[in-house]
Amino acid sequence: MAAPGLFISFEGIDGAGKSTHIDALAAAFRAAGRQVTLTREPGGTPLAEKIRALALHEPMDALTEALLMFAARRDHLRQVIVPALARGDVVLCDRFTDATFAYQGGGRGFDWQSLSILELLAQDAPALGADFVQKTLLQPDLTLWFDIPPAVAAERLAGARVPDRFESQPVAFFDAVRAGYARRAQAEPQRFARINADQPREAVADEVRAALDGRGWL
Ligand SMILES: Nc1ncnc2c1ncn2[C@@H]1O[C@H](COP(=O)(O)OP(=O)(O)O)[C@@H](O)[C@H]1O
Ligand SMILES: Cc1cn([C@H]2C[C@H](O)[C@@H](COP(=O)(O)OP(=O)(O)O)O2)c(=O)[nH]c1=O
Repeated sequence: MAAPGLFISFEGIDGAGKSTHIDALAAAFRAAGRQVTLTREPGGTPLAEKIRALALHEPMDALTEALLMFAARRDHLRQVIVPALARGDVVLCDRFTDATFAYQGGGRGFDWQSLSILELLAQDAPALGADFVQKTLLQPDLTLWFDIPPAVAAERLAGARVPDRFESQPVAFFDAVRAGYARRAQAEPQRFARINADQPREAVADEVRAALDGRGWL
């Protein structure tokens, strides 16, 4: 029988260094004989990638931003995440719903309760397809939260790439995003593994591996 699907998300403020570790984890799962679906939010489908381009570059208010994030997520769930989990894949997702709570909730100050309602709507079960038989919200089995002081992340990003609408925000915005992640982690401590991202790459990689080792998936 195929192994059950596994859903792992990667979170943290911009410049925390999460992208650096996703490929390594994908390689480790493939070496263990698992089929890996590597994807990201906002994005992961042709439609959601178009929404991503809008959300990252066009001016808009916090509600529009939140609605776009959930619209992209719904398409991504329907087209990619739910089918991949049904096949038994390991789904490695660069950001998921926690990012909306952290950025639109924490960073932009959008109401947390309203985001919960949008989260439910975006996962409206019957329309997600026959494979989607969850009675509760689909959440990652594990969320690796790359936590880092915003000033350190900003230093890493300086000069590394042209900043988008989020990356160009001041440190105070990322303090609020970081607090949003902390709130999510506190609410679901079993799902979250906090990784101290303010360390050399090798030390961060060791913490990522330790978070996985404890769960017996590799
Ligand atoms: N542990 C680390 N120490 C120093 N620089 C790092 C570390 N991890 C990543 N970086 C660098 O910081 C920048 C942001 O990393 P990236 O993985 O793109 O972050 P994210 O995907 O979280 O926004 C990149 O230039 C990357 O090479
Ligand atoms: C998924 C998601 C991302 N975002 C933001 C966070 C990031 O600044 C941006 C894109 O994330 P990311 O892919 O990490 O950016 P990059 O490839 O430049 O490292 O979108 C939200 O504000 N809300 C969300 O729900």
